Amino acid sequence: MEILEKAPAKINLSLDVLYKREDGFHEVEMVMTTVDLADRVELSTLRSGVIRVESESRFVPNDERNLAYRAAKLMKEHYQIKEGVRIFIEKNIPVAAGLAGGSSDAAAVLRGVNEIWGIGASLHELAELGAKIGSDVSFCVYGGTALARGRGEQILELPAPPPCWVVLAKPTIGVSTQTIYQGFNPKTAIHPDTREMINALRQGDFDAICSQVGNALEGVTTKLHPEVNQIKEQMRQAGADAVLMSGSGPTVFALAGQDARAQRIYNSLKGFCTEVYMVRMLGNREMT
Ligand SMILES: C[C@](O)(CO)[C@H](O)COP(=O)(O)OP(=O)(O)OC[C@H]1O[C@@H](n2ccc(N)nc2=O)[C@H](O)[C@@H]1O
Ligand SMILES: Nc1ncnc2c1ncn2[C@@H]1O[C@H](COP(=O)(O)OP(=O)(O)OP(=O)(O)O)[C@@H](O)[C@H]1O
Repeated sequence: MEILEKAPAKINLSLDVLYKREDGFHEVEMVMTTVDLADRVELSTLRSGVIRVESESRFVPNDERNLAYRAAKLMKEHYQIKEGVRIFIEKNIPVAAGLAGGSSDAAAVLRGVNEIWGIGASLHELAELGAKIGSDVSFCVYGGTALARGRGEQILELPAPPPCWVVLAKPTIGVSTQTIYQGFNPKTAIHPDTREMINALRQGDFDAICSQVGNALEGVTTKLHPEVNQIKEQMRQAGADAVLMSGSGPTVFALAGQDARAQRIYNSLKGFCTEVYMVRMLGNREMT
């Protein structure tokens, strides 16, 4: 059996870090949404029982270090499945970018093998298993728009933001999520107001959403990589309604309600960054 799963990137409309926990992870409150920049994950059953990962990208490993491989292995062991799977990943999401590309591939594999191996687990069960792979995987299992709490694995569905353009620009550096969390200081960080962001979403108020975007990790990443602030400034000057770094960075996104503004932001960044994308928000789970 063969199946194709779409694995979309996420952005954090707001990301607050509350404190460092005993287990070394940080307690977070994040409002996340999926955007129409996606990897394509093809899955086909292998009778031999082997898990094989293939990708043409030179930036991702094709062995057990790939989060997609780990997702298949986890499902195989947890549900005691004899069959194997060939996973081909068409990598379109930039790697180590703050867009949860690897997590989304893993989530696509959880959904996909659930189907081709005939397991019949619920999305909730898949999201719980996904948390063992990484903090962003549970959200990626559902997609859409959600509040993520705990270390990121506690998911509460939220209404989709009003449709708008998202222009993404990634500087030519990769960022280690672990390094950024290590540099976090709750006293010096700027904390977004998560409640107000949720209210803005519930009211479907685009202007309020734009005024509430915020990321408590931004200060850590911009100190190491000042180009993140340069991109933000350029996006603002080109007319962005809101600008923010996604996740631990370094990708920056701009929100734009009007087509012409989005196009202007895209054009102004195109000569400056090699990786620039102009996409729509996916909004709710059904669209993901
Ligand atoms: C920055 C975000 O992408 C925002 O959505 C996530 O919080 C990170 O999600 P992720 O990449 O799936 O993270 P994981 O693979 O679980 O963790 C990578 C590393 O980030 C740090 N980490 C991650 C999540 C969290 N709540 N607290 C942490 O301190 C830990 O040092 C961990 O070793
Ligand atoms: N399928 C995959 N796609 C991308 N990266 C992968 C994958 N599997 C493993 N990795 C490894 O994971 C690391 C982080 O990749 P990823 O693109 O998921 O980062 P990210 O966008 O910063 O994630 P997040 O936003 O969840 O922190 C890379 O160093 C990469 O080698």
